[in-house]
Amino acid sequence: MTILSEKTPSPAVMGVINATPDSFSDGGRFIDPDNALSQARAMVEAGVDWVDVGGESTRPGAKPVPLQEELDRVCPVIEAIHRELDVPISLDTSAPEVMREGARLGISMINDVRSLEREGAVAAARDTGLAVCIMHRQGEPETMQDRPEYSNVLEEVLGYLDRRAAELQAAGIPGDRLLYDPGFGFGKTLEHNLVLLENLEAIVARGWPVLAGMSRKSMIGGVTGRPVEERMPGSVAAATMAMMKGAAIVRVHDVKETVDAARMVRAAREQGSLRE
Ligand SMILES: Nc1nc2ncc(COP(=O)(O)OP(=O)(O)O)nc2c(=O)[nH]1
Repeated sequence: MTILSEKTPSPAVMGVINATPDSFSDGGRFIDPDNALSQARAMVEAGVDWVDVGGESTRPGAKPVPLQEELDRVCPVIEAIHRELDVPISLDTSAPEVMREGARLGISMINDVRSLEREGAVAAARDTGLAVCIMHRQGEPETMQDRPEYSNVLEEVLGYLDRRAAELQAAGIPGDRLLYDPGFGFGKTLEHNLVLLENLEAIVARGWPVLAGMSRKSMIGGVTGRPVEERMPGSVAAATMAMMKGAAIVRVHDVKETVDAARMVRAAREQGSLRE
């Protein structure tokens, strides 16, 4: 995976910059580009490897954002970060026009929770030449948590990702630009999320770099009983589990703490490899 090998270590830490008024854990804090830049700068100083900029909340119950509003939210933030900081930017969007504009502004990855399923998104992603993270979800944010059901959640998530990867390669997106994401919290119960976390090695074994985003989500609250503002320890623990199970990137809000966890995982892995 060129973009990951060239620009970032593995496992890498991706800091979340939600340029939205309504994201579930930090909505409104970074919709102002100056605040978003300050947050990105603090993340870089804390050792982050990526920043993920998004202009549309995809939390359960979220409504889609009009195109121009999404552009107005993310473009100034991408421009500022690209101008002021030396950190690869991924763009969290499903809109082809936003993908194209983000590529023009200097992003390094498209992070699409809808796996390029919107009209024009495959062509846009292909034309940008960028890495693309595809993600499993069941339903749309507005209703995905109403009653998620699977006969076998791991097999169904793997089946979707494998099918989508094959479709995208057939559409001209080279396989070495793809990343897999099981989509924690996207149409999953707590039990479904825990099965996917415990069996993350099976997703890593498919051969694509795996991105895992569990930070502050309801699965953390469901296990720990903590409210969203107290979920940092549980989030770092979940990210550490994912990294130890082979995740290439963990997508988090609490960067400093997760960077320390990533450094521990990398150090032990490097030392351990010396022993053999
Ligand atoms: N690849 C990927 N992208 C994602 N984007 C948003 C969220 C939702 O979390 P957050 O951005 O913190 O909240 P909101 O969607 O409310 O902005 N989760 C993922 C994820 O798990 N994987």
